[in-house]
Amino acid sequence: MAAIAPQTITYSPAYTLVPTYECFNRCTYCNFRHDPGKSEWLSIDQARTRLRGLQSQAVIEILILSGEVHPKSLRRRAWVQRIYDLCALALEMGFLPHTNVGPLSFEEMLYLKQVNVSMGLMLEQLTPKLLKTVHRYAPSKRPAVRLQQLIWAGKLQIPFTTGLLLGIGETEADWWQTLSAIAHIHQQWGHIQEVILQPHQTGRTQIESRDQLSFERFKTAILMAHEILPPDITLQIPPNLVNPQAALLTCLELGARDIGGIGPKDEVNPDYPHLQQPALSRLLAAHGWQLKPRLPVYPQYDDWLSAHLRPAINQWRQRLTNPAFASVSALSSPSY
Ligand SMILES: O=c1nc2n(C[C@H](O)[C@H](O)[C@H](O)CO)c3cc(O)ccc3cc-2c(=O)[nH]1
Ligand SMILES: C[C@H]1O[C@@H](n2cnc3c(N)ncnc32)[C@H](O)[C@@H]1O
Ligand code: MET
Ligand code: SF4
Repeated sequence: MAAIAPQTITYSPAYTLVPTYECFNRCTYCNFRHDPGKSEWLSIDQARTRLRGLQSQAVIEILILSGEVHPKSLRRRAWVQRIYDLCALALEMGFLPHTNVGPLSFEEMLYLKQVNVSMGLMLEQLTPKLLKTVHRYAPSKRPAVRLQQLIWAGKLQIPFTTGLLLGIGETEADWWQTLSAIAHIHQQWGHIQEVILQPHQTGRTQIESRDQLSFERFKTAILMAHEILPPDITLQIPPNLVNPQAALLTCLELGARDIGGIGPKDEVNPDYPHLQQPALSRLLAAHGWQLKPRLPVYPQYDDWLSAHLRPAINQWRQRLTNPAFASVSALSSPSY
């Protein structure tokens, strides 16, 4: 009897740099933000030291994840410049940057496109009722502002990651609306490479606690996303937020095909450490799934990126297809 080939599940070997934790929004579920002016920005020298330590390790993506400086603040230009400089440094040191720093103007997106292989912004939920609850102090979470980002990313041909934040006071009908909007925008521009289903998790420093999404409801969300989203969008789930670990396998059976960035620290949910790649590979392999590393840009979008980004991407693609690197174990496991 012929052996059944294992199905592939992908992940991005990633490390997160945080330009600043300061944020002018106060989402009530956030465990990341600091008050404006109370947190040092990450300097280029500090970033260089950290990235140098990663060069011999299995890290491909540098996720630039940030708290936000108000669009009208006099410090906004410096903040965007710092993000640009961090991306340029990561590229120069052989990594592939992916920026997710909240809503940007069209010009800011165009500027950052030059130094990113893909970008992202969670749509979270379209329903305006959350502006009266978890987002009452978060102007960046206005649904129209976030929808506009997805449209601009399409117009600018930026390979894009978006997603839903689940369990923040929305209904299943709200999920349907949000997923349909993503599918609709993708139909027009074809730029959404992946959609994250991110269950809200309570952490230690958020200003308002709330019930966590039950696994039953999470399964419903995965099934719904699988039904609504076109097959060329990969469904991503964060493995550290799905408990117990056996539940991760159920998510894969329901259609999730990617487990996102795996690195030493989940900056958004620091209270939920990631299983590292070897343990995840073993867990999946025991149930017939093969875990494979991928780049933060999916291959169908390589042509959209400017010529100076291509050599680094081609090099990484070659490293991943080279038989010596084809198995995950051939990449040295990060010890950070
Ligand atoms: O480690 C994390 N990575 C997050 N990532 C990164 C993601 O796991 C990977 O970097 C992408 O899959 C790159 O293709 C995000 C990226 C986005 O564009 C939007 C939201 C997120 C959210 C998280 C997150 O909560 N934790
Ligand atoms: C990077 C993304 O992380 C999400 N995010 C912010 N706080 C939490 C939390 N406590 N649990 C899960 N996801 C969260 C937001 O949707 C943001 O856009
Ligand atoms: N501030 C951005 C957002 O909420 C990204 C980081 S959130 C921890 O979309
Ligand atoms: S979730 Fe993002 S926008 Fe909201 S407070 Fe936290 S850092 Fe700021």
